Amino acid sequence: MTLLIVTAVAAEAEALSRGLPPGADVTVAPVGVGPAAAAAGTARLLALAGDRYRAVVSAGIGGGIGLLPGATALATRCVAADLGADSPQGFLSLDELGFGSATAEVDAALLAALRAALPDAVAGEVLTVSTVTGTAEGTAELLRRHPAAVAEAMEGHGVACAAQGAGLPFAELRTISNVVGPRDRAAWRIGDAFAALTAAGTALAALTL
Ligand SMILES: O=C(O)c1cccc(C(=O)CC[C@H]2O[C@@H](n3cnc4c(=O)[nH]cnc43)[C@H](O)[C@@H]2O)c1
Repeated sequence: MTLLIVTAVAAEAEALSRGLPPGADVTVAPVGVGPAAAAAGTARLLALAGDRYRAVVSAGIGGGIGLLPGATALATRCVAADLGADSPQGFLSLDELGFGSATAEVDAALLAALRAALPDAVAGEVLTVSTVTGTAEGTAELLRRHPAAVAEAMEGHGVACAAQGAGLPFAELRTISNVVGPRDRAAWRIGDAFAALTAAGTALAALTL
């Protein structure tokens, strides 16, 4: 059975695929930017595939929280950080509103296999946001609400919902292209993040699940 790796954009899928050895039992597919596109795209792939896939990994570049460009983060859980309600008293999460949980757990066995395959990767919470954090105030608020976060990206929670809806193990991997903080596009190190994605592709292809 095949491992499904979903990325947001084609360039991420290509970087990851460069690390795959010939004949790797892995499908890499771009499904779109943001949690809604990622959930819909992943759910569509899973529905079309019958029982072909054994696990789903959301992978791509991301913003580092305490991690520098080129580093690799593995999610211990995915938190939909902006899913909730604003209020004069501050942000209220889905949990606080009583509508369920904004946290998607990752599969413990899949995470353990990823940690063994990528020993330099840092494990921690990965946040899913619909808007890239880009101010000092926004960053401070995010860190206050999520002190255990190591990275921010835009798809993980959506992919998790699709994978878990299909009853498949889920994990998220992010290679760091930029530091979360006041927006400075010129400081993004896409090449470093893509090189780490290529190395992650090699490690993912060797997983035995
Ligand atoms: O500009 C480029 O050359 C380029 C090449 C490939 C991909 C991109 C993207 O911007 C991909 C969007 C993707 O990146 C994730 N991401 C990266 N950094 C952050 C961040 O600080 N906060 C949230 N998301 C981030 C995200 O998952 C997007 O889907 C550009």
